[in-house]
Amino acid sequence: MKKYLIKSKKLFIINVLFVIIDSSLYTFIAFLIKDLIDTSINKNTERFTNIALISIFFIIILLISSYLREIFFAKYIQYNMTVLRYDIFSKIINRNKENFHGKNTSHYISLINNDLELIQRGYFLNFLNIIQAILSFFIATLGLLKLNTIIAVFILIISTIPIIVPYIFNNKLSTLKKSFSDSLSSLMKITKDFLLGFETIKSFNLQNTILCKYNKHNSNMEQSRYNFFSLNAMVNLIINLFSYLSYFIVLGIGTYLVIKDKTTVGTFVATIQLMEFISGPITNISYIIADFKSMLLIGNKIIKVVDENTLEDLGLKKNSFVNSIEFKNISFSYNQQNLALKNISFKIVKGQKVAIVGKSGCGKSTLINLLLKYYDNYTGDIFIDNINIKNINSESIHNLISVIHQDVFMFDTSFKNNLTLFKNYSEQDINKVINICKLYGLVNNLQNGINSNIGENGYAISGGEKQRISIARALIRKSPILILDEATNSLDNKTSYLIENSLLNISDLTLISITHKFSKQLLEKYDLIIVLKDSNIVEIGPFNKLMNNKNYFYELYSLTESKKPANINTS
Ligand SMILES: Nc1ncnc2c1ncn2[C@@H]1O[C@H](COP(=O)(O)OP(=O)(O)OP(=O)(O)O)[C@@H](O)[C@H]1O
Repeated sequence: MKKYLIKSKKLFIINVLFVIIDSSLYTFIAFLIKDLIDTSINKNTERFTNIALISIFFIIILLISSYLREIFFAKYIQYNMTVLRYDIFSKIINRNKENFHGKNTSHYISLINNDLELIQRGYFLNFLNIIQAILSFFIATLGLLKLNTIIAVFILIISTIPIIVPYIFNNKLSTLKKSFSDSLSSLMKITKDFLLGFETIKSFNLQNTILCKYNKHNSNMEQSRYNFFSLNAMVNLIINLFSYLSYFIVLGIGTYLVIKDKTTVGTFVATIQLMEFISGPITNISYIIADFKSMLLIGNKIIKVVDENTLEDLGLKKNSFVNSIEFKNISFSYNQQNLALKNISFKIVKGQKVAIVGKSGCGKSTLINLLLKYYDNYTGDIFIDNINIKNINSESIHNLISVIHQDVFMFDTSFKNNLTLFKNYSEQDINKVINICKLYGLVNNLQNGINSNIGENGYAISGGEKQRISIARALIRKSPILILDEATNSLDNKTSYLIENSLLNISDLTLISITHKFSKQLLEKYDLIIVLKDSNIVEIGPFNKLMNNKNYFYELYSLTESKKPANINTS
């Protein structure tokens, strides 16, 4: 976390310079006040006027310098927060699937919003305030020593007492702040879940149950916030007590010295003025250190994410697919207990069209997850063009392979952005995929055509339309390998047939399709059908061969056929 404090050395140095200028001017003005009072007591009008004019000049300079100091404080915070927030988000977005899902998304949202907000004030601003307090303290001490050594020594001894307070409460404050941050994160988690589950809550009439759960989390969070603030109030009380005590002691000593003619009234007033710049910073430092230290656990939480090693970026770049995809003796388990894949081997040659079939839970999507490098703790090897995918970087894999999952996500933006995924494509390319995916009807119905907003997760469009957009967004990338993971299950049979058929006719496209739909017309067009049962490949081959085998595939096919209402009219 420390590296972010001086991320921009230039801004840091400018801030320190302004703090030095500011503190020196404040100290110098205390000396002018001393002269003003002493000359007025001595009734020296001419000298009084001169000093008053010089004071006005320096006060104007001080105002300008204070203004600039605040501007550069703000600039420093703006810069550091921008860099830190970007770094956190970039680490999160570059996590692999397993790591990413290790935490609920609301944890990340809470980290980026709530925790960073605490860090902004409690870490960056406090860091600058500590520097300011230390420098003001030293410059004012020098001034004070020059004015009156006896008072200076007293002030220094008395003012340093409050500094021990934060050390006494440090651990407790830090734990309470972390518990506040954690409870906020868990409140965000259930808020997100309940809002996403709105439809389910309504249809199962769960409002009261949900409100009860929400209330529990809400009260917990507010209670932990209260716990932190109440201890903080106690710390502040003790610090203030010491500050007032030291102020009155110095007042007494100063008055005694003036009565005994050991110092002038001007010096006494200037001393009190400078004391503000000694006990003020020390009191501030006490507050700030308490606050700064209470941020450490939250800082650690953030730094864990920022310093995380993303192994994703390792491996060589691969820009083309020329030969084959091969799985060799792959076995894999998500949880070290049940095998999701058992000793899987097969080869797909460039341009081939391959269907993967099998009952729910037999491991079809897992095959794809491994090919996409979402997990790498499997035994066996996966090759693309005879290169082990563990040696190819993930970015290349995701450029070579476009995948359309069964759960489609739509961004809350225009139809066009959802199709192009914010990249630039020609109008011709966009129209071509709109055509293949039978989306022209939808585009014509949208108020602003392709520039119409389709709402949060595509609220304004149907499930089938979302699936067609997701196919279009994969096609427009022109990746040499396309994977359909039950990508047409929300489409009616005719549309589904027409789209899949168009894809089967793209000769240089390597198509891998996980499907539950057993359409004879389509399955016959696949070069290979891989049949999975209980995490194993039980059959592999073209449609006719598998049908002639009259084994497991034949059983699955016959079962689905018997449930079909009628043949698809493809004309
Ligand atoms: N992230 C995960 N963590 C733990 N187990 C998982 C995970 N994802 C899948 N599984 C389990 O692995 C097995 C294979 O799942 P997979 O998603 O590959 O099945 P599938 O054949 O694609 O099923 P479906 O046709 O229903 O989508 C299942 O038993 C499933 O419960």
